[in-house]
Amino acid sequence: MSTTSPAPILRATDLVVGYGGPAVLQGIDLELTPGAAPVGIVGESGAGKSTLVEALLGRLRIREGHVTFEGRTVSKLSRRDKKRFRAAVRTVAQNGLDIDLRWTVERAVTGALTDARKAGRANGRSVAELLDDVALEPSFASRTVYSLSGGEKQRLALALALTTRPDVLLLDEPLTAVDPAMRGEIARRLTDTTRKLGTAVLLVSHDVELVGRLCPTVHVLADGTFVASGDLAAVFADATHPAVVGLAEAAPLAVQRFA
Ligand SMILES: Nc1ncnc2c1ncn2[C@@H]1O[C@H](COP(=O)(O)OP(=O)(O)OP(=O)(O)O)[C@@H](O)[C@H]1O
Repeated sequence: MSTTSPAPILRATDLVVGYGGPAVLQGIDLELTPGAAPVGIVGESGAGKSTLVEALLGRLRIREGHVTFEGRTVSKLSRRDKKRFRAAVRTVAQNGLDIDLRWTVERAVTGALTDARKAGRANGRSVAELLDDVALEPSFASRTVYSLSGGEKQRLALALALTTRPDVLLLDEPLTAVDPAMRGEIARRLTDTTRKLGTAVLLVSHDVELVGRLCPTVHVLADGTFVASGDLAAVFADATHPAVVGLAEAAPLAVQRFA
């Protein structure tokens, strides 16, 4: 009996991207597949992690190579497909909350769920379940967004991104304002939910330990390319590139855990 594995939904092939000067990314290949385990990206500040996320979202001009969504080049999507792409591929960045701060959390989530239903992408989860996905107590529903701490706002941004049952979630440092213990708990819940929803997750973070724990495949980005890829134990065991050595030196606890 033959089994067919799902095809990647978002794919970068031999990607070269820059901002006018020298290329920031060179020859990047990356595949994100619904139902597959989360993929992690780590790298020093300025390595090009956010640039990669922006390129995957179709927000940057591609110099060479392609980014494709369901096999079609993102920069050439029709208006209709672009709308689908925007609902299917969601991102949460460090300061990713773009809503009226006077709203209550409940209003924000209910509004997002209504929009998702209209777009035919409701995920069947209630406001309470979505808050629980990001470890926010039910009592947060009546709080105004304005009154939330930075970390709580980041958690709300994640809950809002989940409302559309995204096929792909691109997380660029999504939990920087959350303390490390809670970060692990939220990431665990988020991984459970995205697994249930079949959402492909890309996790970009400085927190090497967190990325290693959640992502069986981790890419180390340096000098615009992936200089090492694999599970973190293998990456550290075979640390020859200075960027990987530097990463290991900067995260001794992660090395201990994954060695
Ligand atoms: N809009 C822009 N215009 C010109 N150069 C940019 C722009 N955005 C980023 N860069 C440059 O591209 C390179 C990669 O930046 P990027 O933000 O992708 O790195 P990063 O790995 O996400 O860094 P960090 O971890 O500090 O967020 C850096 O040299 C940066 O200065």
